[in-house]
Amino acid sequence: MKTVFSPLHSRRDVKTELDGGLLIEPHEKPSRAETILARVKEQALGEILEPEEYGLEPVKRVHTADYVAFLKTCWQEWLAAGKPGEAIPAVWAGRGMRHRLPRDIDGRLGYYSFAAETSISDGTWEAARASANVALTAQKLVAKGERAAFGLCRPPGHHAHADVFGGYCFFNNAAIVAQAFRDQGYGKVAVLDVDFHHGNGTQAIFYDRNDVLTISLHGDPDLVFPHFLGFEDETGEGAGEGYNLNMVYPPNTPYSVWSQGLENACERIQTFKPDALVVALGVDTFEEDPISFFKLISSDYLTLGARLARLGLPTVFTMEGGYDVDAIGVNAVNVMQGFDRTA
Ligand SMILES: NCCCNCCCCCS
Ligand SMILES: [Mg+2]
Ligand SMILES: [Zn+2]
Repeated sequence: MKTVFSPLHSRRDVKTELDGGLLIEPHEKPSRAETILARVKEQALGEILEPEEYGLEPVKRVHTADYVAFLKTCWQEWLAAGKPGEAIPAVWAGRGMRHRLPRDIDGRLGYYSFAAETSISDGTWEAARASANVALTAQKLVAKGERAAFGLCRPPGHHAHADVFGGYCFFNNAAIVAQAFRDQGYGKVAVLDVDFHHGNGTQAIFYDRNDVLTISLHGDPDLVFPHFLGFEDETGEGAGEGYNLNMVYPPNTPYSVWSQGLENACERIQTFKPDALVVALGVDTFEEDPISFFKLISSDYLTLGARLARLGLPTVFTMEGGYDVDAIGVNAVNVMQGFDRTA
């Protein structure tokens, strides 16, 4: 399987993540992508390509122009306001307040985000742009005939809504790929989110549509991020009713239980008969992940990859989460190797 990777991911190198009342070293750190890349090379998974430049048009097919413009200038605005640290949102429109865009940078950060753990600093914009280009280049490979391609995206994307960032995500790479398939004439696309966390952004972006089926397996939002979306009664709305599927699991869920949800997802995908599949691949489902609570083991990712291959669909993988950096390379590349070994 071919891999797309951009060294520009390392421009995303914030030094803070608000967690437990402290500013900690971010979980979503550059070594995550470097470790996966090293494993791709060590395993000779296939050719590694740098991304082509697709510009902002494909990004704006999913994200609003004002949100994109905000991300581009946010760090400069923050500096211009004389702020001493990294840009961290700290105020939001709570219940009874107005979702109106203020002029002040603190207000704008709150308007365009849903969580406070995702600091912004110099280089975040460039890395997010490169990550979208990585995903779009992987999509292009598949559109040109590859059975599958691995978009080694960093920063991740599945928590990003049309005009909201959070959960370490800015541009929703999986949604951008799904929309690119649609814009290239693929009539129906399925997005399967196997990250430990609910793909809230991807769900929201396609929630009223029946041309893109969105499915996510994840930790119970009653207990974990993103907390306010991802419940099983969220099945889509309007034309999209029945085209969103959430499967929620408790702490300590092993692959033997999780994979029943995977089977359910695969059956739903087969019924939908899509022309392409996007897999939002997080491996924070791993038993040792520091911020998650499932109990998958490394060999399960080989099994996962093989199962996805049996769907027989043109498939783009977008890298999402996974925070046990020692294990992320083996676990992510295991999915690709399991896929490749399955006809
Ligand atoms: N104490 C950890 C809180 C983490 N909050 C954000 C999680 C984002 C996961 C992205 S896959
Ligand atoms: Mg998920
Ligand atoms: Zn996650």
